[in-house]
Parts: sequence; C-alpha cells; structure tokens
Amino acid sequence: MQEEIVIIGAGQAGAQLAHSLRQGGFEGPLRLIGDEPHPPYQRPPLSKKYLSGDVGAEGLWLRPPAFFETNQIDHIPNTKAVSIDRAAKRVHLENGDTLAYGKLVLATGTNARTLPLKGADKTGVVTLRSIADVDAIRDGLSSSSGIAIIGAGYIGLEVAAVAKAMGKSVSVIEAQDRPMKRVVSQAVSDYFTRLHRDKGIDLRLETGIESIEGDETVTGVKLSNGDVISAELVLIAVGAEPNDHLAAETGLEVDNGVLVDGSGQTSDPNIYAVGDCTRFYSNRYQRSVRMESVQNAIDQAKAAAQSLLGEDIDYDPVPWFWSDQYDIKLQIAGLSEGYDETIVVGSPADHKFYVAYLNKRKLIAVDSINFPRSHMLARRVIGETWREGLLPDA
Ligand SMILES: Cc1cc2nc3c(=O)[nH]c(=O)nc-3n(C[C@H](O)[C@H](O)[C@H](O)COP(=O)(O)OP(=O)(O)OC[C@H]3O[C@@H](n4cnc5c(N)ncnc54)[C@H](O)[C@@H]3O)c2cc1C
Ligand SMILES: NC(=O)c1ccc[n+]([C@@H]2O[C@H](COP(=O)([O-])OP(=O)(O)OC[C@H]3O[C@@H](n4cnc5c(N)ncnc54)[C@H](O)[C@@H]3O)[C@@H](O)[C@H]2O)c1
Repeated sequence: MQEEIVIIGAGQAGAQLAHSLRQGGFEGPLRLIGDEPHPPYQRPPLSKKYLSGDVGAEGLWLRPPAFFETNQIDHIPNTKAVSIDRAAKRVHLENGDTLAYGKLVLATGTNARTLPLKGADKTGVVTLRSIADVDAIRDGLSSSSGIAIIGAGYIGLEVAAVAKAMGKSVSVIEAQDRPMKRVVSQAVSDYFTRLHRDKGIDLRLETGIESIEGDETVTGVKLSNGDVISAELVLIAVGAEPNDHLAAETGLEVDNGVLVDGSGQTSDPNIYAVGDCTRFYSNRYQRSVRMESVQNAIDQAKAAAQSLLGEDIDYDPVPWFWSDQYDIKLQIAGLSEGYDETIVVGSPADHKFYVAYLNKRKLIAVDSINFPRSHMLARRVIGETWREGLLPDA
C-alpha cells in the first residue's frame, strides 16, 4: 500500500492537490485537514459576486461535496493543525488527535494583514479572507450608510465597487500615491483612479491614518491630515501575510513564505508546500517569488502532485491574475516588477487598452483592460518566446 499523504489546508491549492493525486493514480490514504467549516471553496468571488449576493455559498464550492467521499479523500473540516513532529512524522491537531503521515503537504494560504491602529479593535472593523468575513461585512453593510476601506489594492477596490453598486457611500484611503501600485504601472493606476472617482468613490491617495474613531463601535476614521471620514464599517485591506508559522516552528526553511523547490518540496524531503504560503525561485524572473493567485495555487499543486507520484518536475509558470471592478476586467499576464519601459496600446478613454512591460526590450508582463485577446496572446508570448513584439493592435 502507498504511504499516507496528509494535506494541511483545505483551500484552492489543498483541494487541487488531493484531486490531482487521485487523478494521477495515488491509491493510498489521503487526508485533507481544514480549519474552516465549509467544503473547499474559491475565494475570488468573495470580494465580488458573493459580497453582492449574486452567488450563494454553494456557488463557491470547488467540487461538489460528494466528490471527496467518492474519491476517498478524507476531508476533515473545523480542524486546525497546531504542530508538526518531523522526527515521528506526525501532525498534532487542536482537538488533541494526532495523524501519522508518509508525506505531508502544507497548503495553509495567507492571512489578512492587520494594522496596529488605535481603535482597530472596535466592533465594525473587519478584514476579508473567508466566507465568515464576508458574511460579517454583508451584515454590517446592510445596516450602514457608508464604509471606509483602508488600502486601494485588489480587495479594497473590488469591495468599493460592490458597496457603491449597493448605494453606499464609499471612501478608500491609500498610503501610496496611486492604487494597486504593488502590481500595476502608472497608466493602469491612473485609469482605475479615474474610474472609481467617476463612480463617486472618495479615493484618498498618499493619506495616513491617525486612528479609528468611536466608543465600542466604529463611527469613522481620523486621517493624519485631521479629516474624519464617517463610516459605520471599516475594512482593513492592506495585503496578506503567508501562513508559514507551522513550517517555521518545526524548523523548515522559511523566508516570508515556506521555501520550496520547483517540485514543491521544502527543506524536509517528506514535506511539500503549495499555494499562497510558499516562496520559490523563478528561473524565468531570476528571483524568488511568492504568488497570491488562483493560477499559482492550481498549477503548483498539480506540479507537486506529479512530483509526489514520482515524476521529475520543475514548476516555473507565467503567472496570471485578474480583477473585476464594476464591469471592467483587469487581466495581468506575467510579473511587471523590474520593468524599464512601458507601451500603452489602445485607449483608456474607451475602457479598452493594454500596457506592455519590457525589461531590456524583453516582454515581461502585460496588463489588459477589457482586452482578453491581448491577455491570452501575452501569456503565450511570455511563456514561449520571451521576445518583444507579437502583440495585437487595439
Ligand atoms: C477576497 C479575495 C479575492 C481574491 N480574488 C482573486 C482573483 O480575482 N484572482 C486570483 O487569481 N486570486 C484571487 N485571490 C487569491 C486566491 O484566492 C488565493 O491565491 C488562493 O485562494 C490561494 O489558495 P491556497 O490554497 O494557497 O490558500 P487558501 O485558499 O487561503 O486556503 C488555505 C486554507 O488553509 C486553512 N488553514 C490554514 N492554516 C491551517 C491549519 N493550521 N490547519 C488547518 N487549516 C489551515 C485556511 O483556513 C484556508 O482554508 C483572492 C483572494 C481573496 C481573499
Ligand atoms: N484579483 C486578484 O488577484 C485578487 C483580488 C482580491 C484579492 N486578492 C488577493 O488577496 C490578498 C489581499 O489583497 P489586498 O487587496 O488586501 O492586498 P494588496 O497588496 O493587493 O493591496 C494592499 C493595498 O493596501 C495599501 N496599504 C498598505 N498599508 C497601508 C496603510 N497603512 N494605509 C493605507 N493603505 C495601505 C497598499 O499600498 C496596497 O495598495 C492578496 O493575496 C491578493 O493577491 C487577489
């Protein structure tokens, strides 16, 4: 019989890994431990159609709940792994049980970053990572006239768009001089700044926060310039931190993410890691990367499954991402960090354009706004040829 595989974390990457192992012919015992009460689910709709109510919880499930039983994947919900004994090859659970493993996989994702702000512990101050978080935000929104959102990244702007469509007054407070600065160029930030302001969002850039106001319950946000923004709900959306504590505590190599090689293996050959919680070296980009995306969760899990099944594998993807804000679709192919030149093709005024990012005349990334053809082509060009050119006309 094949040795037991235990997966900690029943999210996008953990569920994919279990599925790929069975698809690839793994017949041994397979356990998927998750600390949430739900079947494994996708997170992208949380800040989009689940928040707006257009999709219910069942619409988030990654596989029908019966899938796990049919495929003899022992999904154990509501169960947190609290430590790993590498010498004994056992995982200790919060409920006091222990599980033996032959191979262990960490798929623990990220946690929402919080801010050490005065007043951040008041009722009505929330973060967004899970179904439970969005249920609380929806409840809060239904009884509030306005929301203040700290952080103009993906989550902040997606929630701003949904809350605005619900008729709420929305303020977004961003520390940087432009939104989504971490991932897009000036041209794309400028486009989204205009878009949100035209929709009536109060978007404050280069703005610091003094405190969150209120007694027990939040009433607003005091900015460092002295302004107070009234709001009964405050969403802190200032990025994510890898959930790599279990790995660090058991002595695995960790550096802002669990370090893995191209097969998903950690510094212990019996332990793998996949998804948002990992960091790996990309030959393509010549640096170590930590990705927070569905593409990475799925493809890295597939690669790790192949490796666990005995294949040689060196995962080094062309990453891609997307974000939906109002009826605008932003699609990102590649990683633009390190670009020395950008080319804008098409017209931001017509809400259809793309920005190509070059490094020493080599195409490294493309951001497409309502332009799926340029996105698909960019993924191919970056993946196959690494040469400049070959981009479509607007
Ligand atoms: C609101 C939101 C919107 C997003 N939108 C997009 C998008 O549009 N496009 C895109 O590409 N990406 C998007 N993402 C990112 C994407 O969802 C993640 O990259 C993806 O979910 C990563 O998968 P994962 O399995 O690594 O982590 P997760 O899906 O976070 O799963 C990790 C799971 O492990 C559990 N866990 C952690 N520690 C333990 C433990 N000790 N014991 C048991 N269980 C544990 C967690 O509770 C969680 O259920 C979004 C993320 C969020 C939060
Ligand atoms: N479309 C997508 O791919 C998508 C969509 C939603 C969420 N996600 C994932 O969810 C996670 C979290 O998303 P996010 O939007 O929170 O992170 P993010 O990193 O995209 O954006 C965080 C924003 O907060 C700002 N910020 C940081 N500190 C601040 C402060 N003190 N005051 C004001 N602003 C501050 C940053 O400058 C940045 O603009 C990430 O893993 C992200 O990849 C992805």
